[in-house]
Amino acid sequence: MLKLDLTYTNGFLGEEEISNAQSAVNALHDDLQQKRTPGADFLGWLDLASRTLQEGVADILETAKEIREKADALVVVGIGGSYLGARAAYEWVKPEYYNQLSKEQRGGPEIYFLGNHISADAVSDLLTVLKGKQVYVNVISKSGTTTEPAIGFRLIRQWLIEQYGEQETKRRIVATTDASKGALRKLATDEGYKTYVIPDDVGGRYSVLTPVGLLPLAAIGVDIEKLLQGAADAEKEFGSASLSENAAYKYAVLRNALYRKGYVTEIFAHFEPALHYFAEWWKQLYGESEGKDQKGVFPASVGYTTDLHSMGQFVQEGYRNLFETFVHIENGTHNVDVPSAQNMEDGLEYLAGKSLVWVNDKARLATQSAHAEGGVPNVLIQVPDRSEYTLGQLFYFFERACAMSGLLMGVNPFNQPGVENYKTKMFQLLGKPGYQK
Ligand SMILES: O=P(O)(O)OC[C@H]1O[C@](O)(CO)[C@@H](O)[C@@H]1O
Repeated sequence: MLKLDLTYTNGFLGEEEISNAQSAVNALHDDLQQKRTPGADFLGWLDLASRTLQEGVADILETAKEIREKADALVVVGIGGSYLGARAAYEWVKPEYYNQLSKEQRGGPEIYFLGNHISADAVSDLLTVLKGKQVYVNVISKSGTTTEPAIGFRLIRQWLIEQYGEQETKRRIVATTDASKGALRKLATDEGYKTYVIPDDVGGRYSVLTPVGLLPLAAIGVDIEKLLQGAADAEKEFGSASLSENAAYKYAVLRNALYRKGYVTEIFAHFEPALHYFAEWWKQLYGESEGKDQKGVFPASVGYTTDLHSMGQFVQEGYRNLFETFVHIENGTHNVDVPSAQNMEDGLEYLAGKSLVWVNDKARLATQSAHAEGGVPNVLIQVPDRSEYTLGQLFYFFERACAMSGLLMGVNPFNQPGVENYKTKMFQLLGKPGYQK
């Protein structure tokens, strides 16, 4: 059960600043449900999880089983919404050093990501690590022409052909792409790759619960049915217009209210390295959805306590336009106690026998309190654990909140026209046909 705690917004926002938004929320909620919002063609995510559970995921599980049995390593090629959801879920659910565990301990292939950059060094390093392994590839791109994954896919496909030959390569590639259009769909049809469809009505950053996320996650043993169940239950939990019942809408209203008061940067803060890529997913979701028409809360992220020793100074005393959203996992998967060592002079003996979960939680409480005292309002979202079910719930919570937040701000939360500008200039510099100045 997800809990929203607004203790440290006291003094920054009055309760009425949230409740006054109820009538605006009612109208926008109605528009969402009736699919009348800007970008209404991209509302398929609203009930995606429950529909997918009804239809079943047998085909995805079968392909995933084959990959699990045959592959030493799975390379997932994609960028943005075709990348971050799977990476976020992998790092949330799986152990920190998953790839370094033995195959028996992992129970599935190692996982690597490609096509999310254009770095020659990173590509070469990956190919070095893959040498001698049985490699399968899941290439994910709705368009098939996004530069980074298109280059990444060319490279890994060429490498596969060199290792296994043309025919075997075709059996080792799974393409997740548009149902009928685009370069990747055409290639997959020509080459006979196994394919999965990215639905037309789900935009990239809302697509983690489509085959975009489900196939690679199932292949490494993430329980995708539990993930979907968490999100399907969240459809109900965050499906009401009422601000006193719907924590997602309350969070959306709150960040808009803070934004209007000049808190224009939101920092997603967590205390678990496993949440690093969840924060990256969250940044794309909110950045691409809200940052347009010269508006938007800038989404940033920190991993505490690490970043308390780098960014903590700024958050405590720097320019005051910040608010923080803490996501806290109540129960860790493991516990570790601080050992006793009488002869060490590190001043830590008072913590001997105390659990790290407890110490980390005290650090979180202290940080929330200190930052609020320093003028940084902060919100706490508590979730029970690192299970797939909880993660599914949290994905949906932030998606629902993001849609409402963008609509309250008066933008279309489902398009990303600004991403094209750098592409046009890059294509001019690269000399792409049709882009000469
Ligand atoms: O799946 P594609 O077409 O490769 O696009 C990947 C990503 O690129 C964007 O369109 C723009 O960066 C994102 O919205 C999307 O998630």
